[in-house]
This record gives sequence, structure tokens and C-alpha cells, in this order.
Amino acid sequence: MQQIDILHLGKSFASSGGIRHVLHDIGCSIAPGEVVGLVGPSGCGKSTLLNILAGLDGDYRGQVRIQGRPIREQLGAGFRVAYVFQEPRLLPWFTLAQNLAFVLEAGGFARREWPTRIDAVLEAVGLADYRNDFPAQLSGGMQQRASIARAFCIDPDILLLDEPFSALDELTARTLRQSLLALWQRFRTTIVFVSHNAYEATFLADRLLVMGRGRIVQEIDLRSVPRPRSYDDLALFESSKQVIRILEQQAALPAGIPSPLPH
Ligand SMILES: Nc1ncnc2c1ncn2[C@@H]1O[C@H](COP(=O)(O)OP(=O)(O)OP(=O)(O)O)[C@@H](O)[C@H]1O
Repeated sequence: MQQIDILHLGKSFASSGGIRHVLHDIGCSIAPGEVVGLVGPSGCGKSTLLNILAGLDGDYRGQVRIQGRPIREQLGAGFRVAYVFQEPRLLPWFTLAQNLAFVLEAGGFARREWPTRIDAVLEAVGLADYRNDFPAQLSGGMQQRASIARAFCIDPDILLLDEPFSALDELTARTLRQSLLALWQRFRTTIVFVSHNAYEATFLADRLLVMGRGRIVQEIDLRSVPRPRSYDDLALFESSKQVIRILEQQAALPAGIPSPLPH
């Protein structure tokens, strides 16, 4: 597993109103196996940053390096990225097992490995009995659980999740967070996730990067909070309140300019 370094990252889009500067001088490092959360107000650039980390967007300033090499070079050399979105995006004409086989085939995994990989991840998320069901036969929460299993079955070097649980009710979201963490414990995949939910973010993360407009304005270190964690943990509750306070401060800043750099 590899260290990820983001150095002086900047990103602008051309829009009808002129150039839109979205990311300003972002810098951070992500250790192998770390769970990093990105939180920030709507439009601050979280998804833009995830897309760059996924190698989907190569048009930026600065550098994104994996073990010291540019991300696109690493992708060409077999670095595997998995992406989980807010909605499951399973292929409706395939069963769950076939959905997983599809990404294994695309990832170049030998066919003889498929059953073991598929069984391991479906079991870990409690869907082994549904392997031959089609997505439409499952609830939304089960489909999202399957999409997490699909992400892990290729044993990715980095897993990116963009608000993966925000469409679910809180109880379902809790079981999915447990599934995610169970798979993370097993694979120790590096995870970067986006969340709008301060309580979810502190529950999941080793480290939170709180973004203002286009910038990281605060880093919150949660590595000292032991796992498995409880939603009632006071340290997590205090950190969640801290996140919400920072987001309120960011929301109160005048529009149209990037957040000031933190002191
Ligand atoms: N393809 C694009 N062209 C022009 N502007 C874009 C494009 N993609 C994103 N943006 C702009 O970049 C800014 C950041 O968008 P992004 O989706 O990264 O924000 P976000 O923090 O993920 O927001 P949200 O929490 O609402 O999903 C927004 O102002 C958006 O309009």
C-alpha cells in the first residue's frame, strides 16, 4: 500500500460566468491504510478533489503523488482505485455475483479467483444469501451494501466514497458503516470519504480534513479514539461539535472568495 501526497493542488473550471477557482493550494498526505474524511459546505470542492484522487480529472495545478510518482503513472502501473457513490450504481441486468464478477473481469483478475473474492466480500457485508438476486430484488440499503462489497472485491489501493450513506435512514446507515469498517479491518484499504454528516465523519475517520471554500481549514485527528467506536463516545461528540462550529464559521464568510488560510 502506498502513501498519497497532495502538493499545492489547485483546480479551476471554465464556466459561463468566467473562470471558477475551486481548489486553492491544497496540501496533505494520506498514510497507507488511513481513513480520511472530507467535510465541508456544499460546493467547497470535495467531489472535485475525490475525482482528482481517482485519476478521473487530470487537469489541475500542483501534484498528486502516490509513493512519489504521479497518480496517472501509478494507475497505468496497476494502482487500483474503487469509487462508491451516493447511489449504488449496480448493473440491473446482472445478479449481485455477476456485478462483482464484472469488475473483477475489468480489473484483470484471473477467473479462478472470482468465486473466492466474491464470496469473501458478500459474506463480510451479510449478502451471501443474495448473491443470485438482481439489484431490483433488494432494498436500497442492501444495494448500497453490495456496492461496498463490489468496491472491496478488487482489493483496491484506495477506496473513495462520495456521501455513500446520505440517501439512507440512520439505522440502515449505521449497519452499512459497520460493514464498511469490517471490510476495512480486513483489507486495511486506504479510504477517503466525503460526508455531510459530522457525526458519521467523526465515527468513521482516523483524520478529518475540514474544508472551507476551496481550502483545508482544519485537520482533526481522531486516531486516539479507539475502535470499535460508539456513537455515544464523548470524544467523538465533542469533535462533531467542533466540525459543526467550523462549518458555521465558514458559512458566515463573505461569498465569492476562498477561505482564508488557517493560522
Ligand atoms: N465540470 C464543472 N464545470 C464547472 N464548474 C464545476 C464543474 N464541476 C464542479 N464545478 C464547480 O466546482 C465547485 C465545487 O463543486 P464540488 O462538486 O466539488 O463541490 P462539493 O463540495 O462536492 O459540493 P456538494 O457537497 O454540494 O456535493 C462548485 O462551485 C461547482 O459548481
